[in-house]
Amino acid sequence: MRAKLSGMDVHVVDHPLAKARLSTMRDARTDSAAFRAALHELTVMLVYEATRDAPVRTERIHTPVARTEGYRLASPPLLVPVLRAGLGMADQAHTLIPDAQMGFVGLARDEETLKPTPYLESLPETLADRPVLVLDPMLATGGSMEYTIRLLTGRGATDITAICALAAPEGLAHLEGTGLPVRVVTASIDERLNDSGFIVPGLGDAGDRQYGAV
Ligand SMILES: O=P(O)(O)OC[C@H]1O[C@H](OP(=O)(O)OP(=O)(O)O)[C@H](O)[C@@H]1O
Ligand SMILES: O=c1cc[nH]c(=O)[nH]1
Ligand SMILES: [Mg+2]
Repeated sequence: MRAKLSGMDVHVVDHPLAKARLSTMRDARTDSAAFRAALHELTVMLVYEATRDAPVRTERIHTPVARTEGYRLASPPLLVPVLRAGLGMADQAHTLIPDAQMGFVGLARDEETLKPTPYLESLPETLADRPVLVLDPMLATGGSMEYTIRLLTGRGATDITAICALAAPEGLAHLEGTGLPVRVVTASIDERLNDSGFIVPGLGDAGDRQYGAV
């Protein structure tokens, strides 16, 4: 399902298999190992959909039987997991796109102010003409995603896709209001944020559920 929030494309992957993985992640009884496995599998589906319209280049290849046309991504994207929680999406995205390069951003949201505190930035110097896939399971207030996208646009990126397991309407509206060049691919737009800035119904803290509370 595609939605257009005035200037921003939002693609909700509401496939039954995606919903099943997301339900496993939402369930409070799911342990860490099963949560990570469900996020891995959901990531494959989200990246698959996010790259559906990616430009391809053709090349002549030989099968054991005949010559035919082969296809490769014309421009493999830069993958950018947002630590910690986005790390749980990095390997699966890389498996789907083995020739992608990977950059890293580390952010921790201040639980009082809900603003992101950066602690890591490892990105190529210039990103002009390179598609970028940002990997973060949670888009809540949108502050962490806005911070990440500003890092990327500061290096020249103009083709940016945010891949999130869940998005809150408030975070999508915030991102849309920034006017930044981003589209969002997610498995669900949830109901709202609660007073603590958590997505409702959500799944809790995606970093803690994968790696333990800090
Ligand atoms: O949209 P926002 O309100 O900015 O919230 C979303 C951010 O919160 C989570 O990270 P968190 O800060 O909990 O760090 P963690 O991944 O280390 O747990 C999540 O992975 C996002 O990066
Ligand atoms: O619900 C939320 C909101 C922000 N970050 C999370 O991990 N979960
Ligand atoms: Mg967290």
